[in-house]
Amino acid sequence: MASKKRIGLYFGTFNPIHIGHLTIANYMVEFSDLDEVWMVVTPHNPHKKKSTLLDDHHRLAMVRIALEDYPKLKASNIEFGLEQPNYTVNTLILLEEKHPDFDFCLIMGEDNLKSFHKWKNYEVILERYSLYVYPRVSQGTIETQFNNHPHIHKVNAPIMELSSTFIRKSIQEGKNIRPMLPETVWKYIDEMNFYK
Ligand SMILES: Nc1ncnc2c1ncn2[C@@H]1O[C@H](COP(=O)(O)OP(=O)(O)OP(=O)(O)O)[C@@H](O)[C@H]1O
Ligand SMILES: O=C(O)c1ccc[n+]([C@@H]2O[C@H](COP(=O)([O-])O)[C@@H](O)[C@H]2O)c1
Repeated sequence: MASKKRIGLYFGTFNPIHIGHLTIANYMVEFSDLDEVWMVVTPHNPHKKKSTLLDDHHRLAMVRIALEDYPKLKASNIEFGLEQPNYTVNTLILLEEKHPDFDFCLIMGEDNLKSFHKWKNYEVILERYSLYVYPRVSQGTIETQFNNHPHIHKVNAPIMELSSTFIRKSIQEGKNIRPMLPETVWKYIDEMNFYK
């Protein structure tokens, strides 16, 4: 029997997607055992305020155009029809139902691993899925329960310290941050006058 396709799930608000996200997604698919990475656009992260968010469909549209030239990277809107705020454990159940032929794992930065114990049913997630964790400069410490865990795999991806918050703030201040975004995403934001 052929082995199942291995999919890395990279969850995010992507408000907007930037070259930090794209670099990580591409690194994961090229330098690990993953066949594809799906960038799952989250309508409402349970730990974030929704007020500063651009409409879900615009965030998805930007992820789609950013990934156009990367056949192993896909945009997913699986969370759009789900109850909000979006708890990842619920999304995983739906993904398993819809795609029994795929083998899923999660991609996250070290910053997210530091707060992973606050996620809904994180023990269940960790029992069933591997986490591919990449380095990220951040405050706080990783809980000892996650040290040397057999389902947590450190991936030595390059560190690119920029954030969507920084990009939104800079656009609002009239700064040119064009190189920090995929070119098509920059054009989309510019034409739509977003974040001004
Ligand atoms: N520069 C970066 N390098 C690597 N990972 C990143 C980077 N920026 C964000 N991430 C990670 O990508 C995922 C989705 O990120 P998210 O959409 O929250 O972006 P963000 O830039 O952190 O957004 P915001 O500044 O609006 O909080 C998260 O796991 C986050 O830790
Ligand atoms: O399931 C949870 O309890 C949960 C709590 C916080 C965050 N998440 C997921 O983690 C993703 C990335 O988180 P963040 O904080 O880096 O935007 C976010 O898009 C959510 O899908 C999930």
